[in-house]
Amino acid sequence: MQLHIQKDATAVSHDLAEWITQAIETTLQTNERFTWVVTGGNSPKLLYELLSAAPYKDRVDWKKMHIFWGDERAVPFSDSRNNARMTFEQLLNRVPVIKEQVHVMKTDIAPDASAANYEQILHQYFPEEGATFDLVLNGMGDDGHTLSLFPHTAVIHETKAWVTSFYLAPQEMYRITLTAPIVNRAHKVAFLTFGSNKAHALQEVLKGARNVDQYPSQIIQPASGELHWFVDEAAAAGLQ
Ligand SMILES: O=C(O)[C@H](O)[C@@H](O)[C@H](O)[C@H](O)COP(=O)(O)O
Repeated sequence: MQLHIQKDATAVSHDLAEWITQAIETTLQTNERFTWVVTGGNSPKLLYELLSAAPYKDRVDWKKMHIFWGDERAVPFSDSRNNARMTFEQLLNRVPVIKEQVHVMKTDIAPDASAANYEQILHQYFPEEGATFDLVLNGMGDDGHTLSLFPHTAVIHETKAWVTSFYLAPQEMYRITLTAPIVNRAHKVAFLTFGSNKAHALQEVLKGARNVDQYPSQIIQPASGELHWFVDEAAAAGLQ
C-alpha cells in the first residue's frame, strides 16, 4: 500500500490529478484503452474539475477512455444525489469522451435489473480470466464505507457477483454497487479521502485490526494490483 499525504484537500486533488493523468499516459503507450471506475460523493469534485481543464484535459486521450461507476444511488439522473450526474457536470460534459464508452448504472429501471445489466456490460468488457479495470477510484465515508459497501451489510462479503443492488434502509434508497471480487482484480485502486472527520475511520482501516464488517474499506485489497491512498494531513492525523 502506498500512502500519499498532502497538506490539504486542494493539494491532494492536484496530486491525484497528476497521478491519474500519468497512469493514463503510461497505460495508453502500450494499450488501446484505459478503463476507469469513477467514484461519487463530494470528495472527487475538485479532482474532476482539475481533470476537465488544462493542463490535464489536454494530456488525456479522452477518446480512449472507458468510464464506469463504482456505485450509484437509485435516484433519477436529474436528482442531484445521482453520482453519474455529478460526474457529468464536473468532468464528462467538458471533455471529448465517446458517449458509447461511458457506462452509467441505469436508474430508470429496477435496481436489480440495473445491476444485472451492468454485470453483463462488465463481462463483455472483460471476457478473459483475470482481465479487469486499469483504475478504480474510491471514496471513503466517515463510517469506513466505500462504494456502497456499508458497515454490517451482506454485500461486503459478496464473493461471486461483480455488481449487486440492495435496499439501504437508513437512507431509504436502493444502491447499486460494484463488489470486492471485481474491484480487487483492478490493476490500480486509489482512495481519495480528506478532512478530520475521516481520521478515525482511516486509522481503523489502515492500522486497526481486521474488522471488515465495521470498516468495509478494509476489504478492498487488490490481489495483484496496486493500492494507493491519497489523503490530507487532517485525515492522516491518527496514522503516526
Ligand atoms: O455514492 C456514494 O455515496 C459513494 O460512492 C460513496 O462511497 C462515497 O465515496 C463516500 O460516501 C464518501 O463520500 P464523500 O466524498 O462525500 O465524503
